[in-house]
Parts: sequence; structure tokens; C-alpha cells
Amino acid sequence: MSTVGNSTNIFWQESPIGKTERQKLINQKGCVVWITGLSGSGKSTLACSLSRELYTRGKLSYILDGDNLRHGLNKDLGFKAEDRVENIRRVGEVGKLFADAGLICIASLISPYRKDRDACREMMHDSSFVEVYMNMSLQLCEARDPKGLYKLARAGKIKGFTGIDDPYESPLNCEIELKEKEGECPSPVAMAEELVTPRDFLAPPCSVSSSASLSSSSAASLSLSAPTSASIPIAILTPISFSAPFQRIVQFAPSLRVLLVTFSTLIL
Ligand SMILES: Nc1ncnc2c1ncn2[C@@H]1O[C@H](COP(=O)(O)OS(=O)(=O)O)[C@@H](OP(=O)(O)O)[C@H]1O
Ligand SMILES: Nc1ncnc2c1ncn2[C@@H]1O[C@H](COP(=O)(O)OP(=O)(O)O)[C@@H](O)[C@H]1O
Repeated sequence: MSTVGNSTNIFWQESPIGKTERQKLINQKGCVVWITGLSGSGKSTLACSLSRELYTRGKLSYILDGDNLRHGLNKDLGFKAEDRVENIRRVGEVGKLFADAGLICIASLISPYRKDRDACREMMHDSSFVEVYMNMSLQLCEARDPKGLYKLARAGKIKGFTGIDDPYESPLNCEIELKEKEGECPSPVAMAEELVTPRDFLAPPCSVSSSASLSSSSAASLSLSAPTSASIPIAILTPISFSAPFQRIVQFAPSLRVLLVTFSTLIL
């Protein structure tokens, strides 16, 4: 019997079927892919591309999109700091349940505060948390402004808008960083094309060759780092757990492959 938060006299009910059995049943590993970044940085677009590509490979994923969740589960929350904290906490908990069910849960939220994202990582006891940072400049996001929110924020009609008059704390130790280069990043179509390369995605880690070089021609640059170190370009640092599949994709250079192969190490 225990007390958790405001819940007193509660018990943990064990389930007869565990995560391992569920994963075996659907032939994939449950995990949380957490996409963070400014409004307009491309979080939802990436989440959709990834989900579609996983689907074509018979992998079950589910997107938890910040905007969408605020239509239901989180409709009682606004954008004050404490509401954002609760927003992220709830989505972290839901993501944990999805991952426990064996799904690849793609969470796409601004999630501006580092501490909250780190708390979500902590919730996942088996390290199945992949933080993806959409490192796009405020300039780029503001130029896109697909919902006209930056314009309203600049005009003072929206208060506390992330990046304008509310902070965004970039990750220090994320697994994956997608970065614009000279104001550009790969188009959604290019993203999708990169994601459909079966040899990379399906290659078993053991069959991977070792030579690699990172193309500098790609419009975006991607960094991959171990959670315990600062983000360093992948050509320089290859964490052991990612190294084999990573080296294979780096041969083929375009950056989004790195993203998918990282996921493949988690789910295949
Ligand atoms: N003040 C303020 N700041 C930032 N964003 C705002 C704000 N008000 C409304 N919106 C819209 O809400 C979407 C972000 O919701 P999230 O749940 O992802 O935000 S957070 O993680 O709790 O910060 C965000 O969606 P995206 O553009 O997809 O990021 C906006 O459309
Ligand atoms: N890789 C990309 N290249 C060009 N435009 C993009 C790219 N990713 C997203 N966009 C566009 O930028 C805008 C914001 O993307 P979105 O995915 O909605 O961002 P977020 O979910 O972070 O707010 C949309 O109009 C989308 O079509």
C-alpha cells in the first residue's frame, strides 16, 4: 500500500501480460520519440512523415501532438508556465503507457522547459526515450508562421508566446538534432523520401559495414549524441549503441536516414 501524490492507500495491480510479451506479439519495441522545438519548427511535419514511414514498414506508431491534445486531454490547460509543466507531464505519462503497450509513441510538443522533458525521460526506466530537437531559428519559424501566431504575438495580441516573450530552453543532451542550414531544411517530401530507404531502415545492425563519411551537401545537418554528453556532430561522435546502423547510413549520407536508423535500432 502506498501514497502517490494526492492518492492515498493505493496498490499496484500487476498485469498477466508484460511489455516483453506485447512487443513479441507485434514484433516491435515500444518507445517514445519526443520531438521538441519552437512553434513552426516542423515538429508535426516530422511526426507525420515518421509515422507514415513506420506504417509502411508494418510498425505501429501513434502521434501525440500538442495542439491536438489541447482539444481533449489537455483542454483545461493554457500556456502559463505551470500549465505547460502539467501539459508535458501528462503527455509524458501517456507516452509511457503507449510505449509500455509496445507502440512507437511520437510526441510532438513545443515542450519548452528542459526540466520537464528530462522528467519525461526519467519516467522511461528502460531508456526507450529519444529526444529529437528541431533546431530551427526563430527567424525561420517566424517567416513560416503558418497559423499567423507569431504575427499576433509580435503585435502583443498573444501574450507569453514561446520564442517571443516566453522562453524556449534547447536540449543539452538530446539524441538527435535536426538543424537548418543557411535558412533551409529538407522539404517534407525529401524527408519522406529519406525515410523510405528500406536497406537502411531494415538492415540488421550486425550486417553493417564500418566506413563512413558525412555529406555536407544536405540542406540540414544532423547531430546525434549520447544522452550523457553534449550534442556533437555525428561524424565525430558515434555512441556505441547507435554505431553500427549509424555507420551504414552515413555512407549514404542524407541526414534524415540517420534519424530513421536510430529508430530502427529501437524498434527492430
Ligand atoms: N502562447 C503560446 N505559446 C506557444 N504556442 C502557442 C501559444 N498559444 C497557442 N499556441 C499554439 O499551441 C501549440 C503548442 O502547444 P504545446 O502543447 O505543444 O505547447 S507546450 O509544449 O505546452 O509549450 C502551438 O502549436 P505548434 O505551432 O504546432 O507548436 C501553437 O499553435
Ligand atoms: N522540412 C520542411 N521544409 C519546408 N517546410 C516545412 C518543413 N517542415 C515543416 N514545414 C512547414 O512549416 C510549417 C510549420 O510546420 P509544422 O510541422 O506545423 O511545425 P510545428 O508542428 O513545429 O509547429 C508548416 O507550414 C509546414 O508545412
